[in-house]
Amino acid sequence: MKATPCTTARRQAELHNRRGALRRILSVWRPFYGRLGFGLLLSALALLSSLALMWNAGLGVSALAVGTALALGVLRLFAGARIVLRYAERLFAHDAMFRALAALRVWFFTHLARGAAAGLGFRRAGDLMNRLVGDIELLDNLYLRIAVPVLGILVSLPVLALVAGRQDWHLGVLLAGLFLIAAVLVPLLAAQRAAKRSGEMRHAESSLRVAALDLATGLREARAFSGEDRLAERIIREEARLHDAQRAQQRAMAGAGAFSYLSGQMALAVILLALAGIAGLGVSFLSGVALVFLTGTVFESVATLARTSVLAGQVSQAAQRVVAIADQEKPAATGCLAPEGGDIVLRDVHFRWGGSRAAVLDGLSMTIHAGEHVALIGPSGAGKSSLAALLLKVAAPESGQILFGGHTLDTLDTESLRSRIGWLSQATHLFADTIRNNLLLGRENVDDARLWDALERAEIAEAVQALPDGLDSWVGESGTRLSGGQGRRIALARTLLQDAQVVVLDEPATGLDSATERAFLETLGRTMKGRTVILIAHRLTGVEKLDHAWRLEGGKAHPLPL
Ligand SMILES: Nc1ncnc2c1ncn2[C@@H]1O[C@H](COP(=O)(O)OP(=O)(O)OP(=O)(O)O)[C@@H](O)[C@H]1O
Repeated sequence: MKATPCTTARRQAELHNRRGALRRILSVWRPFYGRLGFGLLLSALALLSSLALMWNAGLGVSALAVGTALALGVLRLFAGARIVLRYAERLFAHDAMFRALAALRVWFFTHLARGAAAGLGFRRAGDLMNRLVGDIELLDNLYLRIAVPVLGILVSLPVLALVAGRQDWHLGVLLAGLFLIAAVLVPLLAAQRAAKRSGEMRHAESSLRVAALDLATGLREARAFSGEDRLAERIIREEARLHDAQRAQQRAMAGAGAFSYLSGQMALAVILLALAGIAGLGVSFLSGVALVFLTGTVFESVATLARTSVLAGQVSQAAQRVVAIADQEKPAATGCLAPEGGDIVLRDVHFRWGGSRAAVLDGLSMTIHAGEHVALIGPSGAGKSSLAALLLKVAAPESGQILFGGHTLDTLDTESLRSRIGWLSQATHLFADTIRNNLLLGRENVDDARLWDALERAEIAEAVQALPDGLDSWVGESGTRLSGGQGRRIALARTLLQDAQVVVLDEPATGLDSATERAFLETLGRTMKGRTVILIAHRLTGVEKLDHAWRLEGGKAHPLPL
């Protein structure tokens, strides 16, 4: 297909994005440059001693053949150096890479937590798993399976060209040319062929993970509705798609491996021709045999380069997907810290999730004064949670203004804004940890009295006291050791503990029985006095003590009489 100016521009933009993503990943690894560089140096030295060993072994064998003495000392020296350097290289390079990967995971989590505010705007857990597990693991190849082999080419090529060139420069050029074909041209062509299938493969991998996760998390429902077979079929279908894509890729790599092998054999044939004095090439017997040993070793390492090249394409795509998370968080235009509290004003706000989707907010205006307790009521899908996402800067409006304490949100530092706004999402998550750690979520210097106070306000203190380990009770994976309502109240206590001046509670009564719900809503007015409370709900119970309420409908806020 002929490249049009448009496709060329698109390819260039894609290349630019990939390079940008790789640079970003490399910048996360900056603290480890010293270790990673040292690992590369050891790898180059280990390869050099390997080549020296093979060259000298070749010389030794040919010396034996003509009945002269074998220089065992040199052989022992290079053999010993090769073992020690290989061991040291494995130790240092892998250690450096594990450290770098750990830093990358922490970096990814930090950006994920900030950018996606624990779930809002990032709904596909399977996709997230894919990025977290598959993509980050792929990035581990960047060093061990890409940088190290590329360095190998850079070391081997001049050694081969110089050593052969010293015998006969024609021989040097021929061997270097064959090496370049096997180590660069063939792997690049293989990568180009595989790249066509690579996107398909990643997509199939992601879909398979989503399908498997769906079945694992929804097994109870699947059983209850006898839907296991249908869900399992979906997994089998996705697996077959992945298998097809993998097979096509393996075929491309096997073909490339065969071509590389052929190039190596041709290089050996060229040396044999030179030894026989055919084709105008000349080499002495001693050096010719040594060159066979050296060339054999150099071309052996080339066999895996097709895989390296294919991996390079996958790694750059993985880098793009991982970095895309960090880019979800748009840094504030200024570093202006959010005020402690203040009025929240929305003026003619228009918003949609993604360009092609329907508008969620369509000219919404409302003012919530500091310290007021208000409610946003509306049917499912009206945009209540989307409004919370806008306040937390998880998403940005298309047009219109949102002000907090007189500042538009886009001028406020995101992190400081989120520390001022406590938020209880609709789908809260409890971590597989103790109740205490679930309440603290990494915060320090919070005494037990404050934890109990928050639990009290969330109407769950009594139940926690009744547990044998109290605050140190283990909640299980996703809070499975607690009932749904108990888990929800622990999450509520976590929000109340934040001591933010503004609290957004998205359906706080989900999972609570009606008596507990009423008790919570009644005490909310008292315990949150002086703070702004935005209550998001489908309906009002009548016990809430509110200053204002709005009904969200048609993308606008309509005041409700209280
Ligand atoms: N993270 C998201 N990504 C894409 N679309 C979203 C996202 N969150 C919400 N939407 C879409 O925006 C619209 C409004 O959803 P939102 O969750 O804000 O409604 P809601 O009023 O809170 O509904 P409910 O009462 O059911 O929670 C829906 O059409 C929904 O599909």
